[in-house]
Amino acid sequence: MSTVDLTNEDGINMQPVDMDMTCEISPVSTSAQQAEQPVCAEQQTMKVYLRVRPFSKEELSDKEDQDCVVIENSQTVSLNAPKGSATLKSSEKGIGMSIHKFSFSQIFGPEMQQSELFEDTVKSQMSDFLDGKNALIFSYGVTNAGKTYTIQGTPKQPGILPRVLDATFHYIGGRLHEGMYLKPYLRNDARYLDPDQVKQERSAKASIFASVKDECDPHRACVGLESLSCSTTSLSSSSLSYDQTMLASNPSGEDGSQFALWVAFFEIYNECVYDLLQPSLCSKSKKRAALRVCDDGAGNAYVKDLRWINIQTLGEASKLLQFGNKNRSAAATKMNQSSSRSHSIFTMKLLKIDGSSVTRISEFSLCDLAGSERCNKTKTFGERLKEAGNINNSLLILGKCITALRNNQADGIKSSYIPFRESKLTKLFQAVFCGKGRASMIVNINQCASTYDETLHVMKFSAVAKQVVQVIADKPLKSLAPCLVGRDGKPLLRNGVIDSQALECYLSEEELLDEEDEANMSLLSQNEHGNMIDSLRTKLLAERRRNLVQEMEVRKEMGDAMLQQLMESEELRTQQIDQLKESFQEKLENTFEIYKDAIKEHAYQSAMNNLEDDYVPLDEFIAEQEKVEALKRKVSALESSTSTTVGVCAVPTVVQSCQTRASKATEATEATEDHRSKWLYKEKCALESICEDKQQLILSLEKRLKDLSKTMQNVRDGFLEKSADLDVLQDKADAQTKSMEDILRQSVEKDREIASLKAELAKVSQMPPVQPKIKRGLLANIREAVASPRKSSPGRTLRKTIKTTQQ
Ligand SMILES: Nc1ncnc2c1ncn2[C@@H]1O[C@H](COP(=O)(O)OP(=O)(O)OP(=O)(O)O)[C@@H](O)[C@H]1O
Repeated sequence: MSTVDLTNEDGINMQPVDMDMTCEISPVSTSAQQAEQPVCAEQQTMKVYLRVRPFSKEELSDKEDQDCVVIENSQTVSLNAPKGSATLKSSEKGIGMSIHKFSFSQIFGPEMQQSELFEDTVKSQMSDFLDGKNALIFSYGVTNAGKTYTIQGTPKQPGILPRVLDATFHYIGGRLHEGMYLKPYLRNDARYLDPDQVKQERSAKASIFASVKDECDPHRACVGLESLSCSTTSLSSSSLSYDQTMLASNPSGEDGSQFALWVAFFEIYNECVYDLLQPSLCSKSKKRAALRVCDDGAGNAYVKDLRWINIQTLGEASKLLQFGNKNRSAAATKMNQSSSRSHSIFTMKLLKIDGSSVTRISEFSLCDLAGSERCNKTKTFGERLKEAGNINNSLLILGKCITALRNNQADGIKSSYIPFRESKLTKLFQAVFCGKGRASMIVNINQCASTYDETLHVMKFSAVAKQVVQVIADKPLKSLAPCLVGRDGKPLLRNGVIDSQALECYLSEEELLDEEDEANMSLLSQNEHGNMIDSLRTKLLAERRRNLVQEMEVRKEMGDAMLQQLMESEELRTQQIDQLKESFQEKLENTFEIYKDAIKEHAYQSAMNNLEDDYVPLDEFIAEQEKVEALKRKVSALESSTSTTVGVCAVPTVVQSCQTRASKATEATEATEDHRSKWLYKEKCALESICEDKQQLILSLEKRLKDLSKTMQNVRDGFLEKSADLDVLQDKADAQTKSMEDILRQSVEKDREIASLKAELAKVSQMPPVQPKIKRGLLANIREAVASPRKSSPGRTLRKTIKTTQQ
């Protein structure tokens, strides 16, 4: 069994990101960099939880492999590739492994209850939210893995969302701010509503509630709040159990502040944002309007014109959720899609109110992501392809952002571009990822063998997410909001609107009226002067105040517009760079292809040249063979002569007496013989190597001969086949000739018959004329025809026949 090292595991299809535009998140790998963090900043890796859905009845009765997912302990799970999965096939080819191990912050098995999941996952984020910080939870996984079940739950098993709402109302207790005049504004601000606007808010809310049925719909399964809306229309009768200790940090009524809860519910489908709390959505004819994602001027993205509804009870929250879900499925049906193809986001904003001003805003978003399955090219086309592309794109961008965040933190020096702005989803949650809140992910998987490959992909994605370190600034979000400051450095904007008190101080009379204004007053009488001066002073003050307010507004607008422009140009630059990258990539690929072709061509040419070099014509080969034979003969002759010579030397000299006298001569002879034998040996070796070469040549030529004879055989077979065909054709021709001869013979016979007929006719014509008979017979007709050939057609026919035959 092999174990996956998560630090190297990077199965996600992510491209490298290399632009020099960094997000505010700080690297955490060096102590020096850590020292640069704000003193109260908190660091921790992103929490990634795994939830394994139980098998459904149908899945249990299936004969599929049911051991793909093995939970080893509360933090480790292993995935075993089942038969037929692409992963197993690849591992059998030696690519990748068939068993993968992953670790998570915590793993929740199939038997785990919703309440336990809430306690162990959301608790810390819940207290963050109640404490004025932002929180984001997103559920990620393939379709049918249990994402919606985890977020919303069922009437009997409420999910995280109803539990968060319930806990929030429990925390607020009796401190609910009932006036609706303080409303969330932009991303992090709030604004005052005038009485008319409050009225509008109330009627909008009432119209939504009027369209939601009061009774619970038993057929709708996935809204955990529905049971609460029936049973808990007041806060005191909450049926959800949760750990009360999370609320202990702010005991009820401690500082006299109140709370208002506003919620929004929207979805992102095909890279368009749609409000799920818009009543118009329910009508079939109207096309729903897409909302824009804008920047609030401080780099925080928000959905422009998104409907925020103030809720005062859990029952109201339930109705909104029901309304939004209905809208979502109605829109999905209308567009012939499945709601699981869109990302749905439920956001709560908790406003802490002291007196009549908002002192703190915190946000809790629960994001039910679209099914993460990659598009199957064989089945996906047209609108579905675009849809799959957009889902994949936003999830891919989410993956890219997470990887870039991880890489930046791991690298510590090089900060790479984090493409938050490339999708609506990441653009909206950029602030949370960059430290203005805490994000966590619940990965949902099922244990089905049929979706194993996709599940593995999901696990790899989460392995990367788990390594992201979040640096969370321990400051309320308000401090990060844009602000105009006065000369004393105090902000002039409060919750997005100009603060009248600060403005009073800023526009002091002394500052506004200078000496020039005083100078002209000496020309008038004292009383008149006094009155005029007072009225003028009041007018002037009012005018200058108005002007300054206007100036500040213009400055703010200009600042926002410039920032917007800067961001747009940055986006454009990113797009251009991407395009350039793509075109360079394409060029590079083309050049590579050209080189590949050239190398192939060269290899082919070299092979052909070698073939030509090695080619030996047959007559040359035979001549070479003869030469080899001759050389062999020569070698054997030389060998025999050498042995004779050596033999002669070995024989003792018969005449011993001549030994002394001949010793010198013998020595000389021996030296000569030695030299000769050496020469002969060398020659022999050379000849042997030549022989060997020739032998090789012979072998190759024999092989070639064999090939040739095979080809000859083939040619002969072909020839035989052809000659057989020829024989058949010959037979046919013979038959035709024979038939022609028969025709000729017949025509000769006919000629002869005609000649004899002619002779007979001649005889007949010389005979005396016969008296014509009343009744004319055949003979009379013939005679007439012979006598006047022009009139008689048989005669003409006869001549014609003769002519044709002769031809
Ligand atoms: N932990 C669980 N315990 C019991 N039933 C579950 C669990 N998780 C999911 N289910 C059931 O499995 C089915 C599919 O779940 P759900 O609709 O939540 O999947 P999903 O991932 O949201 O799918 P989609 O992406 O299509 O919306 C539902 O019937 C749900 O009730």
